[in-house]
Amino acid sequence: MTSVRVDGLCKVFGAHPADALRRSRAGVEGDRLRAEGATVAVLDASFTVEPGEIFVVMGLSGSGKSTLIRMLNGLLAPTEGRVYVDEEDVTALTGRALRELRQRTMSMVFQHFALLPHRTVRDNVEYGPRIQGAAPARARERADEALRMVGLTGWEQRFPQQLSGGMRQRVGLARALAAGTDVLLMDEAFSALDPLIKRDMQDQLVQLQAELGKTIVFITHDLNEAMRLGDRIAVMRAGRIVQLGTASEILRRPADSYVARFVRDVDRGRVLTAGAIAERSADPDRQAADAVPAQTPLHELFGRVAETAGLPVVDAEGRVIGTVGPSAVLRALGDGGRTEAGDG
Ligand SMILES: Nc1ncnc2c1ncn2[C@@H]1O[C@H](COP(=O)(O)OP(=O)(O)OP(=O)(O)O)[C@@H](O)[C@H]1O
Repeated sequence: MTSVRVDGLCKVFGAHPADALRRSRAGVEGDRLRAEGATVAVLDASFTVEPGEIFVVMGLSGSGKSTLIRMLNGLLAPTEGRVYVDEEDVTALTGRALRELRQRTMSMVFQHFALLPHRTVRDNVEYGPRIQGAAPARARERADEALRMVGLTGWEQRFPQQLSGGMRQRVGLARALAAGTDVLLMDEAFSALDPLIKRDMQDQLVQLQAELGKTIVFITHDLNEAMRLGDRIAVMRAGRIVQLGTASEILRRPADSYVARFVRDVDRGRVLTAGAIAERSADPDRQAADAVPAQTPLHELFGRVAETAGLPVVDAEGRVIGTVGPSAVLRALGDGGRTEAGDG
């Protein structure tokens, strides 16, 4: 199980990067720096992606997401700051050591699949194990197992152009899984897909993750996707991480009016859970015959809470952690727009 730690990461494109960083920190606007020839794409990013976590980086186009993820596996060198994979300093690696990191530790899944068009599905997926030095029979076994996991058994001999977009992205995912790396970097991996297919892929990723427990960094500009997938979400704006928290924390306490505007259209009943809004129970020993699990989304409770003064909410071990009644549900559904900074 692998963690990814980012410490004070910065990237400036263009002229006089150190000077641009200093001025950016002093509050000089990005537009002005850009006019002078420097783009501060990522500024002072620090966070740790825990082993087995889906960590989502969310932000509008140009906010710095791709630049950030490309620094994680050394595709881009930071202007300042460090990236550690477990204890290894990725920013100090070069050449062969960096290639090995990408082959053995971190795979990337791209928005436009990046499949080899003249190779079969199986050949595309075998590629990772082969360059890691696996024997042909073993590489094929790993490829076929990965294709099974993503539901593509029977499609091994097809070519990418014979598949739909959703299926191509499954091949992209299978390729990353066959490589057997602990860390997956997913850059807008589902953004090119139709909404229903996208939804299927999200569900599949969550299911696979429950089985495999990878460490996943997932980039998206879609807040609903971020909230569906992310154990935690980093919201980026103009190169900075403006908020880092769980979906529920971001929904209930947006850090500023920018984040509050983003969360306004989120379906709170599907994101917030019973556990997130449970009020501490006066009677924690109460028998929980009619209890609801903490992970239950609020929209599944509407009918039930209407009939009660309060339902007990239980954690994964069955312990009562609080109660949820009609007033708590209504408050949670209605408190959009309130911000941590009080500026919304
Ligand atoms: N190679 C480069 N040279 C100069 N500027 C760049 C380069 N790559 C990115 N930028 C700039 O850095 C900023 C952040 O870009 P980045 O691609 O990381 O954002 P993003 O959030 O991933 O956006 P998108 O979703 O559109 O890819 C943008 O202003 C972009 O124009």
